[in-house]
Amino acid sequence: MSGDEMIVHPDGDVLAEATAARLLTRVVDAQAARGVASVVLTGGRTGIGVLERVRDSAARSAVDWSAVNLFWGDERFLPDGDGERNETQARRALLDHLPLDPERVHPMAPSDGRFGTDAEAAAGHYAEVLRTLAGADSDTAVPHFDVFMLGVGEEGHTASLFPDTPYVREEERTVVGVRDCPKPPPTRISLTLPAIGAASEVWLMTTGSGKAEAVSRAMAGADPVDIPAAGARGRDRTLWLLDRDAAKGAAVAD
Ligand SMILES: O=C(O)[C@H](O)[C@@H](O)[C@H](O)[C@H](O)COP(=O)(O)O
Repeated sequence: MSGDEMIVHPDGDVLAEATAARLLTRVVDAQAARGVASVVLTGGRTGIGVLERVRDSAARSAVDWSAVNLFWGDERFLPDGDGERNETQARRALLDHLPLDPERVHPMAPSDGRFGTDAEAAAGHYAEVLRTLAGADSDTAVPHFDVFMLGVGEEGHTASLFPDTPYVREEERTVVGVRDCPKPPPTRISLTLPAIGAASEVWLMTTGSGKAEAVSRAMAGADPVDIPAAGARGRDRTLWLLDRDAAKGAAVAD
């Protein structure tokens, strides 16, 4: 567990650019230390914007992309290639432009794949993928994540964990099928708060005044059942990456 740190950028463009630079540096550092880096991607405008800035950065060639493991923190349970899938958006924004090792890219199943429309089975399979990659000696059921990127919703959701749902209360499973989501599409797959909490660094990234209340409540230590983003904490570091509007009213809790 770690205390929160807040970094406020002037606007969303600067936030995306600076976070892309931060991500590239973190990946280079992880590769220098361990040979590989593992990053968990998020959906949402802010997260995809960061990936676009990585794509456009000259510094992207500092990374050995063949030694980067990529995961998703959540997925919109839609057919393969659907433009609303987080995977599709991430591939278009960045992944299609990189010399990645396909074996190291771990998307969640689509709704027309081997599990059909059974989101719970697809979630169970992703949990198995994570457990296998964690290895037998790991004290967690998920592999080492260097950076876990997350967006934040106006009512405080993060990944596909929405307030006052069984999914945000989940304490055992690392991945859940999520039904009846208030943000479309209604069916999703999401890592849970315990899985997020196994990451070295959690980066909560958001912009705009519509997010300010959720951000300030999360940083003030709200109950994660009410404000799920309040429960997203990294082992070593929890970083709030905000623009000025989203940071209005936020203060780092003691
Ligand atoms: O797939 C998704 O919808 C998400 O992963 C979700 O948690 C998102 O990150 C937030 O809703 C913020 O989205 P914006 O950055 O677009 O506000």
